[in-house]
Amino acid sequence: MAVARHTPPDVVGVASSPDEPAGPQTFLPSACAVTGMKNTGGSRGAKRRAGEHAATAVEDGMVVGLGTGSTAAHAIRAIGDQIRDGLDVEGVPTSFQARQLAIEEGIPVVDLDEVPGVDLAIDGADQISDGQLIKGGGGAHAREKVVDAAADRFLVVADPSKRAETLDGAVPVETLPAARPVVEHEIRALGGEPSLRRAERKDGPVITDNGNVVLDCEFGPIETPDTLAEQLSMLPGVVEHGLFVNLADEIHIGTAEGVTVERL
Ligand SMILES: O=C(CO)[C@H](O)[C@H](O)COP(=O)(O)O
Repeated sequence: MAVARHTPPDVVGVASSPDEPAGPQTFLPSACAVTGMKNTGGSRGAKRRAGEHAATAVEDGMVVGLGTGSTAAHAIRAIGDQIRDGLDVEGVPTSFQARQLAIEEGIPVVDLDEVPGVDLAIDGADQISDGQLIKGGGGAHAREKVVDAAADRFLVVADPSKRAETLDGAVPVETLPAARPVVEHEIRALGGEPSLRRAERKDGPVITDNGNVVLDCEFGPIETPDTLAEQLSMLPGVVEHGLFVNLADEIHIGTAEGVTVERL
């Protein structure tokens, strides 16, 4: 996946309430103490801060979408801590990995057909520009999109390296294995260059939790993600792509100073 061009987050002050009006706000380390967040350094610290801060939005009785990836894992662990402190929630995992972690953390896991809806989803991203996302670094974007889109409120958690001026990373496209040649052809016709995602510790492709393959598709700078998202969605054989357009409600970016929250 291409490296994101970094955009410094806007830092406009210290937010005191999750009900603050739209606009970027920064939760400084003093807020970490209030929320019990661990104040560790580096990218891992930034991811941890973002995940743990987003988890403070979870309330008793909620159904929570549990995202995939290292940043979302911090949120899942923080929800586990809250459950051990008496919180009563149910979690809808977005992947095998998220489900395993949720079980380890004692979070009751449920499927979408067992709950009336999803109150809140917390999930990571591979690239973020103007509230639009590329996801699917873990190949879980099909289920992630279903759960994140179903949520009343979708919180994205990330470290600053995920911010970009313009989305320009490879777009993961989950594809029916039998449809791969025609999907590759159609993606080239759209101006993309597909590359079959290969497994690291097995010969052959990555197989998703849904039994499909992933094509990582380079399009260069994506000036109109909504258009490309629509075009990809229309291709027969495409199960789901990693462009998440107009789905995020809040972006929580962990930084060295605290957590910047942008409400969209
Ligand atoms: O979309 C995803 C998985 O399909 C992840 O959320 C994304 O890859 C971010 O991962 P990380 O938080 O480990 O950087």
